[in-house]
Amino acid sequence: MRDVEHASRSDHVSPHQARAGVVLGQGDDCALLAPSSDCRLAVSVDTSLADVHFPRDASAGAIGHRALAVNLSDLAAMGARPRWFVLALTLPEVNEQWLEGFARGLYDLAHKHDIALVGGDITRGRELSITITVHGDVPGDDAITRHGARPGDLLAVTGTLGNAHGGLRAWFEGQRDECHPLVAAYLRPAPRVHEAMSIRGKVTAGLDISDGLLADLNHLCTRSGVGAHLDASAIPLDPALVASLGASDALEAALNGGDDYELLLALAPEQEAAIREALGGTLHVIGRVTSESGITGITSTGQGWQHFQGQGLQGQGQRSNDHGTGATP
Ligand SMILES: Nc1ncnc2c1ncn2[C@@H]1O[C@H](COP(=O)(O)OP(=O)(O)OP(=O)(O)O)[C@@H](O)[C@H]1O
Ligand SMILES: Cc1ncc(C[n+]2csc(CCOP(=O)(O)O)c2C)c(N)n1
Ligand SMILES: [Mg+2]
Repeated sequence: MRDVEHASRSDHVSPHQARAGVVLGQGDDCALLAPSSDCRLAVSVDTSLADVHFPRDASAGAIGHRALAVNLSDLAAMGARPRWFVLALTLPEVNEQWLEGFARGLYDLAHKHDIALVGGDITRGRELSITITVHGDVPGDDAITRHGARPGDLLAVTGTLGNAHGGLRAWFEGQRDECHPLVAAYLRPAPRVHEAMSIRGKVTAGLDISDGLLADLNHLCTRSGVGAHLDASAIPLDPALVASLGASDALEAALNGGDDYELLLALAPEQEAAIREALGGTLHVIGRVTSESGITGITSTGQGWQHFQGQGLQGQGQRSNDHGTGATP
């Protein structure tokens, strides 16, 4: 931890000690934090592993950015305002230059979303592993949850889907330009924190898409006790993705690729205009919530990302034909 702290202090990035709600930051056995009295605390943890979540030869800055971004995306999923995070780092070796790049990627995103590093842990281990716990707050009962979707609601997503999977494929085909738009979508996802905060209270349910649209829609449907009908032609695809993969693989990437970190939302039709006004052109209606369980309207048999289904560095792009989503034509 001291090394990350040191790296962060040694250049343009400043540590996040004297921040709102931080009674005591790094340096003692625990951080002491003062949550807002009128808010619920939102807490989530996510681990990022080399060659499971990011390629080990990605830049240190991208690895730092991505590890925090996927956690911020879980706060966004709930409509929470980012407040504090702790960082547990396992490194095979200490490399000052790598740590400075990592800290810069991490802190640049932390600054952007006004979230403070308040503690952590650093250990030596065989594989590079980053575990971040984020804390956010949500006023009253305004948190966006997975369980509120009702039959008749519209289903919508922010942004386009599948780009990150296109970037992952491009990376494994040798594309090493981290500014390449698809590779950037994979390595430097932009969590929808502000968008989510602007629509909490207006949607009935929501979550962030990490495992793939169908898998995460399935989570939302299961928790809400509903089904879904999707309009395949309405699923937003970036022309750059279609150009790279072709129309059919681009749609498959959007349905099952994962790593998008966009929001999937359920909303009452009468809220669409207000939500569209808050989110602008990023909102795309892709279907509706049904009372019958299962997902219809889509022929894909993929089931998104599953850690224990032989995926990973070698198996990326492979998809099982087991019907985890219950998707039917
Ligand atoms: N090992 C665990 N112990 C306790 N709860 C867990 C564990 N793993 C997952 N959960 C809980 O199960 C729920 C779903 O977890 P999951 O990891 O699928 O969330 P997610 O947001 O879809 O994934 P991610 O953010 O990792 O992409 C969460 O509420 C999470 O806290
Ligand atoms: C090198 C490499 N190979 C494959 C993938 C794809 N991938 C890994 S985990 C995951 C779901 C979210 O993870 P979690 O549920 O652990 O938060 C996805 C889509 C990747 N990102 N990097
Ligand atoms: Mg999530």
